[in-house]
Amino acid sequence: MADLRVPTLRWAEPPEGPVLLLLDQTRLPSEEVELTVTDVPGLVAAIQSLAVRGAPVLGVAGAYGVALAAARGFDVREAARSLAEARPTAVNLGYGVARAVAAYEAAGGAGEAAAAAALAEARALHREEVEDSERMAALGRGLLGELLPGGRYRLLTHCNTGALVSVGGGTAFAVARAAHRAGELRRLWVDETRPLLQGARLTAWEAAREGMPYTVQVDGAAGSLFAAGEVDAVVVGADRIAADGAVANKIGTYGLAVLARHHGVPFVVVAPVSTVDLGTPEGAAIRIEQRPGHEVTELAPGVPVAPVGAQAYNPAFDVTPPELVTALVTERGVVAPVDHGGLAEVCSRSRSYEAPSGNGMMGP
Ligand SMILES: CSC[C@H]1O[C@H](OP(=O)(O)O)[C@H](O)[C@@H]1O
Repeated sequence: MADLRVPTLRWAEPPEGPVLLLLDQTRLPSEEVELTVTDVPGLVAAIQSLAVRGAPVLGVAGAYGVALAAARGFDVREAARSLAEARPTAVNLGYGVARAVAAYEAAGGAGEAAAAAALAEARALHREEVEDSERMAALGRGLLGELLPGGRYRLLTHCNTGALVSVGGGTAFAVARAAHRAGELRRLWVDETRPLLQGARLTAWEAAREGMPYTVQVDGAAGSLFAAGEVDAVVVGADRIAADGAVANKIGTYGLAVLARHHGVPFVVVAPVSTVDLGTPEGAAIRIEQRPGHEVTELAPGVPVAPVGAQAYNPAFDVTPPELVTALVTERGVVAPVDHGGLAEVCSRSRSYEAPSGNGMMGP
């Protein structure tokens, strides 16, 4: 569990009415500013600007967004629609919204009781996220111990997958943090992750707070690190995992998977089962969020790096095929390889599932 001074996200009930408080991730690492969100348009804007970001915490934010709409008397169904559409790739957002709406409807679909039910479901999801982070960290560390006996390994990670994408410790970064705390992390290579620099700004900030041995590099330097034998494993998160095991994650992840395969390095994805979308049959069916071109052509508003009018290609995510994934670490066990039907099985396990000794590798 990571102890952020300002929590990633929290619900509060001041006299003037319920609010959602968010650590504004666009201001990190230089400022820790807490945003106060009082309505759904405000939350949608925070999600779309990546003030709050990362699949698991988007699910929790979406659920609290429904609770906020219900508590403040807004149209809950309209709120659910606008929240679920705020970012199309991260499946957890729609999942969290759907859970809160289902609780709201089951409690009558109107009035205080229904609003209380939506809030209770958001709080339940919040607690689950904290628990899931801890389980994934332990199972992921166990897997790395099996894959890389002897410990003291060098991990490469992409984007940010720590406490900032969770209300707990996070996903892939939580595994690296657990390894560090156990004295098993020799180096964490941190891809800066253009264009929004989640790695250089956020992962580096989390690693520094934790006292981890980390190094930031431009995304394009990853290949030379593999070639130099400096990477023992890649650990990344996910935004949506299709039924065939294809993984949508931050743009640049697919290239790392190809490099890892070429260099015989394990490529490990860490994500809760809530990020698995068995309703999406394959990676090609995952809708990839296309973001504004100015994020590529400008370093900051009004600070161009490309000629004015330059065209830009700016997908927020790419898709890694299942055959390039060494293992998927979930809070209910490890699936390896992901394309042998183990995905549906691990999703069917109860939350209380205890992996067998070791890390519960599914195996072929
Ligand atoms: C485990 S969720 C973190 C996941 O979310 C990031 O995307 P974004 O920063 O656009 O929300 C990235 O894909 C991370 O792997």
